[in-house]
Amino acid sequence: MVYKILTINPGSTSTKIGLYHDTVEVFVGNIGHSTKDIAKFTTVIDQFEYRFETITAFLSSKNIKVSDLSAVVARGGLLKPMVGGTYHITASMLDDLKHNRYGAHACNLGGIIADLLAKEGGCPGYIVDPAVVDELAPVARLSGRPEITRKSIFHALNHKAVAKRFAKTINRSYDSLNLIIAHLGGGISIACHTFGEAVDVNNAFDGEGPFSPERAGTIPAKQFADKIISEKLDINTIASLLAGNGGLVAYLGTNDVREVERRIAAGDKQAELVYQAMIYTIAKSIGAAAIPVCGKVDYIMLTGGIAYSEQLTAKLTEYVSFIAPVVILPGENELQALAEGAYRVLIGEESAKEYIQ
Ligand SMILES: Nc1ncnc2c1ncn2[C@@H]1O[C@H](COP(=O)(O)OP(=O)(O)O)[C@@H](O)[C@H]1O
Ligand SMILES: CCCC(=O)OP(=O)(O)O
Repeated sequence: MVYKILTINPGSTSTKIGLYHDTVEVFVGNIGHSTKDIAKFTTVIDQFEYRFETITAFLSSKNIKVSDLSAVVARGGLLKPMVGGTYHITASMLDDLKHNRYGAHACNLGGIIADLLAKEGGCPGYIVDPAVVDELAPVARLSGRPEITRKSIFHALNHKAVAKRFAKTINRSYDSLNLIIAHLGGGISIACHTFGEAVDVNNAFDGEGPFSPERAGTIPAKQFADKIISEKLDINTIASLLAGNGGLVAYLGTNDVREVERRIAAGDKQAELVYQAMIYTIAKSIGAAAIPVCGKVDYIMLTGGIAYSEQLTAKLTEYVSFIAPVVILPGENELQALAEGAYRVLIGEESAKEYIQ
């Protein structure tokens, strides 16, 4: 019997969809969402219909019937911190996702949409290695304010997937390597992995780390507090300044690195300065990620959509190759990793975990 697994990955700037037979890719689709498209919605939950229609249109175009599916699996959302693995989509998980209880990011829609399609198709729905996988070392949790504990919010699914894929190619195991992994997408997360755990990572969602196509990253806290007070900003506006309308979107009005490169090629000096500044902040975060292992880094891995840019990876390599060799694995392995996570459960190799609210 062949298992037909539908995989769904809603990112901040894209929706990726795939159909797998067991773990073999049959179709994948990557639908980009421009800043203009996303700006029509006040909240992530408001994007539900738009993203749902994107997915169902893809299914129709490929003649895929949900009734034929064996499982639907999504990149899971912002939930309570948890260990990695494949999780059943449950009522309590959906409740947390729908109410954005742990934050509002497009990947919250992943669990919600997977659940709907799974119910329609009469098959199980899962999420795998959600963005809240938490392996932080105790020292990495302190922020400098006792009432504010640092959180692990990152592209856990892709970090783990590319690390394992790369380790295999050099006949090593992921948990025997010290790696700095930089996922460079709409959001950017840079983690130090040692003994198979991401012991420190910038919170890619709540305002830590480099700036990215649509995130502000770390900004001067007091100046931001002054702005909030003087402009009497509400919480949705504050959140969108940090994620959604930060970074390249704030400076240049686009979340598309290819567009920024086109502007630079046409002589736009502001675009060039902002792009170089983003690369510089990424390089500084990579440098910081060498600290947990006292600089004993085996490889630095660059992944995510922006790692397709030769301009960016060349400049980053110039900045950080003094730390360790740089390996470039552009794009992401997330749809494949989702299919594999569901497949392990379907064949009984692993049990799906239950989400504890
Ligand atoms: N060939 C490319 N060169 C440069 N940037 C690219 C390329 N392909 C995609 N990107 C950029 O990658 C970013 C999206 O990365 P991705 O990992 O797909 O994001 P997300 O999953 O967060 O939506 C966008 O800024 C896009 O412009
Ligand atoms: C919420 C952390 C994961 C993340 O930032 O994903 P995108 O880069 O797809 O927005």
